[in-house]
Amino acid sequence: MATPTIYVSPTSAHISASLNHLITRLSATSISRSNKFTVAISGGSLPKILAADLKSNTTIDFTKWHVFFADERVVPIDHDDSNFKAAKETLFAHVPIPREQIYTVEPSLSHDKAAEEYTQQLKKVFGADGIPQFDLILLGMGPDGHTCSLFPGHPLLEVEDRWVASLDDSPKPPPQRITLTYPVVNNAETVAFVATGEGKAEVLHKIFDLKEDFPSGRVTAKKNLLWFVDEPAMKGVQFQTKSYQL
Ligand SMILES: O=C1O[C@H](COP(=O)(O)O)[C@@H](O)[C@H](O)[C@H]1O
Repeated sequence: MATPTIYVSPTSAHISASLNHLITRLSATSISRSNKFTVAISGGSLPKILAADLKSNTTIDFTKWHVFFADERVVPIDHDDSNFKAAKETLFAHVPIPREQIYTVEPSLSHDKAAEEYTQQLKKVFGADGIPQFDLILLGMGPDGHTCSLFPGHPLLEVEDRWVASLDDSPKPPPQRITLTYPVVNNAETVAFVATGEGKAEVLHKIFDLKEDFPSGRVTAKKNLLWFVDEPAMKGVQFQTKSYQL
């Protein structure tokens, strides 16, 4: 189990540069090892920060990418609440990831059936035996400490028997969502969180300094557990940090 490394950047623009650098390296390593790069991405503030530099990176072989969503809202894929829509506008529209290698949730299904169907899509890429091991999962964190659609105090925090779970009572709208579960998230080779802005400072202090239990703090990774945060998000946080070396 990896211990967290927190990289503090002065601004979110610096985080975009660090992510671009990290992903260039991870993508090349995975493609040379297995001829593909498997990544799960989140919604919220992440896609814009992720894409800022990555969208014009011509050194990455995006044709080898397989992209899932760490969580998704069960809404049409052109809906403003869709995490796919946010990622499409910021990143997918600019890089040559084959559309059939971007795995979207089926919005015509009920939320529980959509989770089952998304599990089948995972099986097609990772096989049916053993828990999927993503090369990289990119996560955000809400001010309440949630990550993916794993919210504080929610029963889904305890799910161990499914790769993908559904909920229809998300405290943050929209209510119907699907989410990867901890067995999958914590099996990733690398997990990278992105948290920016003063609104994240209190929960970061509680997770890292006070060791309080929040969904984001339960995330581990097989090899690398990285946090990319900006200075406002670290206001008042004492935990030891580093600067990411480009
Ligand atoms: O609802 C969600 O929120 C989290 C955090 O979003 P942020 O805007 O505070 O970064 C996000 O990671 C998740 O994918 C999304 O569905």
